[in-house]
Parts: sequence; C-alpha cells; structure tokens
Amino acid sequence: MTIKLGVPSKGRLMEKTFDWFGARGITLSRTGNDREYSGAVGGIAGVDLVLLSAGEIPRELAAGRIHLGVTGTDLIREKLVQWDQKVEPLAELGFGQADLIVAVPASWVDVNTLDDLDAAAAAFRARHGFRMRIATKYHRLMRDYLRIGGVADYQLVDSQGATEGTVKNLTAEAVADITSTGETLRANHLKVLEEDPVLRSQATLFRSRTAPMDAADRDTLRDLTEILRV
Ligand SMILES: Nc1ncnc2c1ncn2[C@@H]1O[C@H](COP(=O)(O)OP(=O)(O)OP(=O)(O)O)[C@@H](O)[C@H]1O
Ligand SMILES: O=P(O)(O)OC[C@H]1O[C@H](OP(=O)(O)OP(=O)(O)O)[C@H](O)[C@@H]1O
Repeated sequence: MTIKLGVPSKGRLMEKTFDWFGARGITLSRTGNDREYSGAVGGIAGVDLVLLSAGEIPRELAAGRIHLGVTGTDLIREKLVQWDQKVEPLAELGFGQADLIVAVPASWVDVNTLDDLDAAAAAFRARHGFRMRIATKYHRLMRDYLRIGGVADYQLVDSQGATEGTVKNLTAEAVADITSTGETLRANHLKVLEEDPVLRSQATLFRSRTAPMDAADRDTLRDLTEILRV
C-alpha cells in the first residue's frame, strides 16, 4: 500500500503547505493541467499526494482514508467529535493563523463582553419576539462556547462564507467567524468582544489514528516523520 497525504487543493494553504514540505526536503507538486486535482511527492517513495478541500480533510482523516493531512485546527475541532481520539497533531506549521471570535455591530456601544451579549440577547428577544441571530459556520464550537459562557437567548444561523456581510444584510445581528488581520470585520463595521478568542487556529499536520497500515507503510511513515522532524 502507500501512505496517503491529504493537502488543501488550492489557494494560500496549498502553496504554504508545499513550501513547508519543500523546506524539509519533500517536494509536493500538482501534476497535469491547472484544473486537474492530481499531485506527486518527491524525496521519498511510497507516499501519495491527495488534493482535497481543507474542510474535507478532517473527515477523511477520521475515516482513515488518508494517513496524514494538513488543515486548520479550527476545522478539526469543529468537524470531529472527540477529535483527539481520531487524529494526532504532529506539527503546527506556522501559517494559516486565525482566531475564531464573536463580533457585534460597532454601534452597539454597551456590548463589549460575553455578559453584555447575554444581556443584549435577552433584551433583543423581549423587544423583537425572536432570538438574536449569530451567523457562523462553526456551529459545534459556538454552541459549546456560548453554553459555557452562559449566553442563552440566541440562535445560530448558518453562513458558509462572507459571514461578516450577514449583519448588513439583516440576516443576523452578530457573527462568529475567523479573523486574521481584522480588516474584514472593520470594513463591515463590526467589533470583536473583549474576551479571549473562542479558538486560536493555525495550519497543522495531523496523523489519522484509524488509517490502516501494513508493515511497509509503517516504515514509510517513520521515515517521513524523521525527514520532516515531527
Ligand atoms: N484570512 C485568513 N487567514 C488565515 N487563515 C485563514 C483565513 N481564512 C481562512 N483561514 C484558515 O484556512 C483554513 C481553510 O479555510 P476555509 O474552510 O475557509 O477553506 P477554503 O479556503 O474556503 O477552502 P474550501 O472551500 O476548499 O474548504 C481554515 O483552517 C481557516 O482557519
Ligand atoms: O481578518 P481578515 O484578514 O480580514 O480575514 C478574515 C476573513 O478571511 C476568511 O474568509 P475567506 O477569505 O476564507 O472567505 P470566506 O468568506 O469565503 O470564508 C474569514 O472567513 C474572514 O471573512
């Protein structure tokens, strides 16, 4: 068999992942034309490159269809129940840093903390007859965080992209999303609550705890982790 390495198939994450492996003597490359999702691994035999959406890598690792995968810790924690039983983080890669935060309209001058948000949510429900809407794609992480933080009168609305626009579009009152420079939040007149982030994420190399391996695969994996020094 072979060791399957899952890597994001496009954008910044793909390029930086290729650079990170390249700096350690393992060359990852896309083969075929620009739109073909196939790739090659140089510097070691017995490893196949699998190009995948960053969001699907957690599921593929948990299902044991790939042995190693690069994705954000935010996606692992959001998508895998009891993530640490399914995957093991081998190395933080030092890019793709982003914080999962809660943000409200900058004009809400009385709302700066989670306690303030709870009070505002209760007032909102009394006034409007429905619960304050928080737009996010991080449903599991946010439900846990808001429960522990004591916020009750809210509803999550799903937003898979352009989440910061939901407030202006009147489909949500607040958002929970990742931020890096903060520019998207500022441009959409949103401010982050003063609490620590819900989660600090970065691109990380994970090992599947469930992917089947024969003796040759085990040798390959050991050689690869030695070359990568992880
Ligand atoms: N602005 C950003 N700065 C740094 N990291 C980011 C930024 N936006 C997203 N990320 C990180 O990149 C990873 C992939 O993000 P996302 O799920 O948005 O993927 P995508 O690029 O939309 O790809 P796909 O749609 O194929 O899954 C996540 O772990 C996320 O934390
Ligand atoms: O703090 P900033 O540096 O402004 O970056 C934050 C933005 O980056 C991500 O979006 P992405 O570009 O992945 O697009 P998306 O809206 O489709 O998720 C994230 O969802 C924010 O919208």
